[in-house]
Amino acid sequence: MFNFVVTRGVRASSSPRIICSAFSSFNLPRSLHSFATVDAEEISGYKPSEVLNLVQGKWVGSSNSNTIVDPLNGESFIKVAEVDENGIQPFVESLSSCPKHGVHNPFKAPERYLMYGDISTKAAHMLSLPKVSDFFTRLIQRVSPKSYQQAFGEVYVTQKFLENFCGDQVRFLARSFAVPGNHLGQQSHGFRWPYGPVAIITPFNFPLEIPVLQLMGALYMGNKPVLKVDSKVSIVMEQMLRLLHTCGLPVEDVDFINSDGKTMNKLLHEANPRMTLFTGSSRVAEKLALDLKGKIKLEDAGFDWKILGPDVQQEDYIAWVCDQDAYACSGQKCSAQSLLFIHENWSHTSLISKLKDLAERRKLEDLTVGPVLTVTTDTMLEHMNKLLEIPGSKLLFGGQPLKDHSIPSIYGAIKPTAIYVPLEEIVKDKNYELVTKEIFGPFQIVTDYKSSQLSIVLDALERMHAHLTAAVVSNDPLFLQQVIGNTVNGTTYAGLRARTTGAPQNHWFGPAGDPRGAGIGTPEAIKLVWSCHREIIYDIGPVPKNWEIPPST
Ligand SMILES: N[C@@H](CCC=O)C(=O)O
Repeated sequence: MFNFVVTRGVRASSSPRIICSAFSSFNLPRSLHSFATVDAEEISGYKPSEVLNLVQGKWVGSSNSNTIVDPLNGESFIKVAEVDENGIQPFVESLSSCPKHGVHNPFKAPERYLMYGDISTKAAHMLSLPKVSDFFTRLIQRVSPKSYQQAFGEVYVTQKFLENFCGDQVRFLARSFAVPGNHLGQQSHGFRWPYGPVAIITPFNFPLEIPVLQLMGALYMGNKPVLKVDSKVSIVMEQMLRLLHTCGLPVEDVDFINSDGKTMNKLLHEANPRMTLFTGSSRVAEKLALDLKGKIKLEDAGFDWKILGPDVQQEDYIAWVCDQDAYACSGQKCSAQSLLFIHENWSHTSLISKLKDLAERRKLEDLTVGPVLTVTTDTMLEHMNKLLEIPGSKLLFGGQPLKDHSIPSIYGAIKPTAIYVPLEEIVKDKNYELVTKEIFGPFQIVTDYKSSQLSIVLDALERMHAHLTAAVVSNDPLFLQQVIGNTVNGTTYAGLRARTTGAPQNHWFGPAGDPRGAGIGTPEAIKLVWSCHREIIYDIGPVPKNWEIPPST
């Protein structure tokens, strides 16, 4: 597929490796044509690939490596050079070299805001080239199996995000304001200030979208980040960093580490980043919040819900959105629909059988259903069996392991599954925790409610501990008003076409109701997560004529 040539690559490339070069056709500097050191199609047990670390501007290996198995057949196909506790010193030094006032700020090296506008322009353009976008789409599919369209969605969102921060848009992120003071010469100015050294920890499910959007936000605002992506998928970001280097990203601006959690914890402890952004499970998020004494922002998982309101319409469309929300990417989106409340008016429709038909269309061959990377088949089936012990509950569809596959047993593989649990049972103390336990796979709970039970539904939502996405599917304004006014989820879709997943770069995406909540994507998210407020109060005089020292106060 690609035309391979051996070139020197970017300055940061320390080992001679095959560089993939086929991204010509645009009138860009020569260096923009070559960045990739792997061929997404060819990585295999026979031809394993290697992932390096980047520190102080150099790509480095490690004596320690973590072997990643192909989620579709169990072959050892990627070797990730993982830094161990003895190897963190260069990362500690690199991060510690950045002062608290950052690499740039409105009073220091402002030309870097423009540089990042240029880098974004070039990187967006690179991602728009069909060969480059196909390369990343396929690479994502290899490590985090999902359909081509779902993987391409990540690349597309990333490209559009970069387009949003071309030209002067990075400096506009650091826009300040001024307020007149009390006397001549006094004015207060509010500035967006970087944190300086920062850390970014991102999960396996969006190998490109989450790390790029957070990383660029951190850089735009003048921070120096160390980035750690789940080793299972870090090959994607390793290649993306190489692309960014060819687009002008200074090699010293970002460190990239592969390690286990314990080593990362030690690095955070010793390098003491001023802020850490964590995207991932609530369990790890809570531990990190303690370890880092609260200097953290979180985009943790959620048990995301959808309510179908009393106005029944567009059954096919709504069934399709439900199927996408619950089962695309095999349910491994932090925004995936985990609990569906259906108003009794829908009981006369064939919504459930339509949901079943759509779920049963999904197949492993095109990855519309596939391996579950953090929950085994047995765990999911055990959970299902416990739910089925609740009186009145029943299996609507799914509930069986996938057949005829070679997905290794460390990963899960089940058919898209839905379990009905009666509302009155969900809210019982003895069941609530079990029913709202998040299963990061193709698994959802379905229930129904009467108009008179809406307050019970709202109570159930109030009791949840994470509030990421939600959907209120109704065009009844009074119903929307009541549900929105009594809930808190940070990204809530409202109306006939409401969904829980698929947030593009133009939506704020993040949890609400938690002061540690982070956002991703929009200018507001970048400013909130990656900068703090600094006020400079100019008070230059003149001191009034005839001023005298007043009595002490
Ligand atoms: N855009 C993705 C979420 C990315 C996560 O931060 C979604 O909406 O599922």
